Amino acid sequence: MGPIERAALLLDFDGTLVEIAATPDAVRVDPLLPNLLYRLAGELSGALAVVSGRSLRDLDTFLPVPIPMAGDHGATLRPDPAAPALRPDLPHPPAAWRARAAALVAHHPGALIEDKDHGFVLHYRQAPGLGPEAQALMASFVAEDPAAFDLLEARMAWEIRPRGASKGTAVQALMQRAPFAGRVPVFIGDDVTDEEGMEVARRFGGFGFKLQDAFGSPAALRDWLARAVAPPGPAGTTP
Ligand SMILES: O=P(O)(O)OC[C@H]1O[C@H](O[C@H]2O[C@H](CO)[C@@H](O)[C@H](O)[C@H]2O)[C@H](O)[C@@H](O)[C@@H]1O
Repeated sequence: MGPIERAALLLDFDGTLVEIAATPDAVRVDPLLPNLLYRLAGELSGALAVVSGRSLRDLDTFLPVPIPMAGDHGATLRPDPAAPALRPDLPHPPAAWRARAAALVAHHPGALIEDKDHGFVLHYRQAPGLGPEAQALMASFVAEDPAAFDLLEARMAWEIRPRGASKGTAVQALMQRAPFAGRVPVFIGDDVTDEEGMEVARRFGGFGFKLQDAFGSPAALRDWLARAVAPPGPAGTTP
């Protein structure tokens, strides 16, 4: 049995499979990526998942491919692409928090709020001076209910996430099910939100790789993934 038959691949999305863009909606997905992931999943007997902070709604739009996915930093999990997502009962942040964040954003052109099923993100990539104020406001929300919510730092963004779910819990849940169980998990991600996923992969005897250190760029990772799969069939065919 070769290494690929023993591995389970757990891939982050933003900054890992796709390059970081100015706004969440502006990411450009390499047109070959969905089919590449599909073929790679075949090589791994299905043991390939995207584990992302994005909602499954976003992931389905960007990656229309039937593979296991975890969204919302583990708060939604769809290990079987043909079945409905598993949504653990997690708290929702008070509407007042979102309203106060929206009020701040309204005074800073370029800043924006991204809504998630169980939280929201304050993005300041287009308004970089807002970083410290955004952090302070989002931290003040979590300080009101630290038992229920976490503050996550993403790239030029601060996110409120319900406690009880993380990329780590998503990896743990995946690794306990076929076809992932018994394989060596390899988690690849680019930012702090991926570290919990990497840590659990290591606990299962696997590896966590920081994209920047191990591959350099999303394009280099995509090239590596492409080399790991068998040559594609005739142009235009979809396995
Ligand atoms: O877990 P990931 O798949 O890496 O998602 C983490 C967050 O990524 C997205 O935000 C980041 O990417 C945007 C598009 O490149 C960029 O504009 C932003 O500055 C980054 O923070 C996404 O919008 C978030 O929901 C994810 O949690």
